[in-house]
Amino acid sequence: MTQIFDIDSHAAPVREKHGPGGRVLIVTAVAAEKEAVQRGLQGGSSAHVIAAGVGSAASAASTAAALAAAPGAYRLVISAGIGGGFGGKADIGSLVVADSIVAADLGAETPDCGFLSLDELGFGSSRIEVNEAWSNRVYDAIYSAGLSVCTGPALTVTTATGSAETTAALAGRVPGAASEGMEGHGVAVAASGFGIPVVELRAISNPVGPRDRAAWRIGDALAALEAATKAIREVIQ
Ligand SMILES: O=C(O)c1cccc(C(=O)CC[C@H]2O[C@@H](n3cnc4c(=O)[nH]cnc43)[C@H](O)[C@@H]2O)c1
Repeated sequence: MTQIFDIDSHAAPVREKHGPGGRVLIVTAVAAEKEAVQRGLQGGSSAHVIAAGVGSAASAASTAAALAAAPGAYRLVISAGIGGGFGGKADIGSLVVADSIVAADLGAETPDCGFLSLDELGFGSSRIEVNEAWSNRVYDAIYSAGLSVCTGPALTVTTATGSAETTAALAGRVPGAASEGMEGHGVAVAASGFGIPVVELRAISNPVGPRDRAAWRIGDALAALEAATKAIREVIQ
């Protein structure tokens, strides 16, 4: 069976070395994102980086496993990766620091009222607030480094958007939506379960909209992710 989680690297945190709750856990989806983050951190951080797999379920399971393997070792979790950017908010190669993390397609479809979120169904909330102090620190460091960055809701979806209709529906559902990814909410649910603050950082590889695989700029997004990680190295030390 293919192993998608970074189980081996979960053993890395050492509480005695870094003090209780002293480290930052950075959760990416795939190896290319993990490597970009590691290049950004080079030579200056005790942060622990894992590639948790694509999607909310894989990222939640892997984040929870990493946190459970080192009780008290982490003070912050960052969900980081490439993502789609909403028009007028986040261009390709720019960065989004989430001000909230929203499971934007978690709910029920109805024939008369359209989409109903978890909140509307009475099952809790689809929105997780990020830690404001940490988000501000991360945003300020990226901005100060001269990188293009904005803040707004980061959407987590199960199916990557591929049409104008879905883009409009999501933008209507979540005013100010800035980015779309597939992991943030899973990482945030796991971190919240352990009482650890969470931040989401997305480097934009493509516009959210009608599918156009040729328009994807994964290299530019990975370069932006590396540069942003370098910029926040000191604040997450
Ligand atoms: O081939 C496609 O059309 C296609 C469309 C959207 C996403 C994919 C992926 O394989 C993405 C998986 C990976 O990348 C993140 N990501 C990047 N851009 C987006 C997006 O616009 N919407 C959702 N996720 C996106 C995502 O977090 C996954 O980790 C292929």
